[in-house]
Amino acid sequence: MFPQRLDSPLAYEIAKAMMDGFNRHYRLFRSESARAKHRFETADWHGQQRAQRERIEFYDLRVRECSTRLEREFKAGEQGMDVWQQVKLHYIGLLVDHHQPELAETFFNSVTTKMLHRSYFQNDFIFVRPAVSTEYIENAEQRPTYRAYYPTRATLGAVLLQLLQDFDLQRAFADLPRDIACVQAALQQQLGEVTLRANFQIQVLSGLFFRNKGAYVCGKLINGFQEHPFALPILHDAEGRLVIDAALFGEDDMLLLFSFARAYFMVDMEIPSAYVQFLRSMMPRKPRNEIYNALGLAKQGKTLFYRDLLQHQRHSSDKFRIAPGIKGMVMLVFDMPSFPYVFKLIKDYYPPQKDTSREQIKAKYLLVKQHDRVGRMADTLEYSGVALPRARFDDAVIAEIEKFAPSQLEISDRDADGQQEVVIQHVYIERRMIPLNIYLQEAFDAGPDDRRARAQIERVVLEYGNAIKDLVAANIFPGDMLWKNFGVTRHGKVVFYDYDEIEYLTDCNFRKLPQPRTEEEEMSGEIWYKVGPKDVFPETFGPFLLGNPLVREAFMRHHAELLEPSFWQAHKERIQAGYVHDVFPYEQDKRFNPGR
Ligand SMILES: Nc1ncnc2c1ncn2[C@@H]1O[C@H](COP(=O)(O)OP(=O)(O)OP(=O)(O)O)[C@@H](O)[C@H]1O
Repeated sequence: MFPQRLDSPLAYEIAKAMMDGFNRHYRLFRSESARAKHRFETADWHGQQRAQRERIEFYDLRVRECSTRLEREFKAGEQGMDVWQQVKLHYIGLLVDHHQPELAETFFNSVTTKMLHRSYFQNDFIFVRPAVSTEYIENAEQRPTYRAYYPTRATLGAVLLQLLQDFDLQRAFADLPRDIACVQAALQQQLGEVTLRANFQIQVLSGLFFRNKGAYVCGKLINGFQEHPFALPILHDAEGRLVIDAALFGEDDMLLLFSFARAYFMVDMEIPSAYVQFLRSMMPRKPRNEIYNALGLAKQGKTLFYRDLLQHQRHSSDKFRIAPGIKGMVMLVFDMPSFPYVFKLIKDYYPPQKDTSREQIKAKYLLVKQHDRVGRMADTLEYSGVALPRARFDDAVIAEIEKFAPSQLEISDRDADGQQEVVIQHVYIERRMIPLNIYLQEAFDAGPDDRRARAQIERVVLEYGNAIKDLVAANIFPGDMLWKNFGVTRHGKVVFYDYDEIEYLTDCNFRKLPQPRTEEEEMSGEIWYKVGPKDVFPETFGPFLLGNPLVREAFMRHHAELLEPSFWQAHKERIQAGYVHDVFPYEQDKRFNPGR
């Protein structure tokens, strides 16, 4: 297989053009991310959201651009295997000393799979695993990946001040010494009365993390063998001056900040793998694919996820099964018990009350991907042509797909290794959660006298209402608010995952139920009033949601306003007036001054 000689000048030209294509992509991606700082400084919130949305499209545009060029200039798709093998080797050569080799390899995979027929590139041409290491890549630029500061207890305040000033934010703080004093107190509390060791230091990533109306300093405090990850959110106060809003500590706070249910950060990074490595040291349990995703490098996230999935298959023996819970009407959902994700296919057939189509459902999922997910909507990875071993499927799953989504299924020995494979045309993959109906049922089963179960119901109903309120503030009407459409995460957060009926709040009409005018209307079991396609009657939510008395009691105590049309209408009007809501990826009690 390995070519003995690199004797094709054309192969070099193709590799070079491919590399130019990637470099252009990363340059554009990076400068868009870098501009987030200016948008933050000038409070351009709509611009920030637009850029977050548009940046998602960059990758596919550049892949298309590059394959068109390769086709036009080199007829690359028609070249033989010998040329393509040399292209790959030249490309590897060009990656030596490159600062984003792992992303460039993925770009190579995207372009080649787009240009070459599947049977042609079976794993010989693409990078099935990295060929070039990302370890110890150094930055020749002025700005290193992270900066280290060496305070003593006496100089901690002054050092923190310097650390903040080094970010060179072009907007005044309301009172930086006041904020620094709060951070200092929080750091000291975190450290406790321990002896400061020789290596005592603070390391911070040199790029700020921007998202929505916030900027975040991310770093860690190191003392001896102890490491304390932290993040400092910087916001604008009511007068538009900067404030440090909180000091977040520990892996759990970081995981909430970097959650899969939030929009991607904008960070100006020369060496993304070094950022990932640093962030991984702050959150050792978070898979690298999710960290790449959180940084907006979604394609790399997808690549790594797929490699993780294949590796998991090799080191496990359980089977894909129908996901626990109430089956979806439009989505067919399966999972593998040992793997914490679910796989969701759009069905070919759904009941008549679901007046939708594959295209419309895909558009809703895309809407969610591009929207700020405010910690309340699960992110999805979208794949086409996923091949999984047939032997690893329960027959019930195959029967279900054959019945409801036959257009999505092919069973064949595609890679000619003697094993049957299930090839799924199109699938969304997302983090598995505990469906809220199952979570509640477990508490109901424990009985009303069980204090823990009652507390569990109270907490999760409160969380459920908060989830809806966060979605509302972000201009999302979930459509179908039944318990089964929400999941509970490892951190006890309630997250929405059923997107087929989602709408922008600003597109909905929130109406009061009309009063019946005649006895006939009053007694009618049917809906006697006219209902437009975007009409919503919040007063009707109760009967669907609040059958259980414990649930009802908790809901009415915390969230009765969700049953009032005026609540929804007021939010709609605020959003229409251009207001961009603050989203806090941490609890209010973590804020230094919640009233600010
Ligand atoms: N992320 C997830 N984690 C765990 N279970 C999930 C997840 N997503 C979906 N499920 C399970 O699959 C079922 C169907 O999923 P989903 O609600 O997305 O489908 P749907 O067809 O849109 O539903 P509906 O019929 O309400 O429109 C859920 O009720 C739940 O039991």
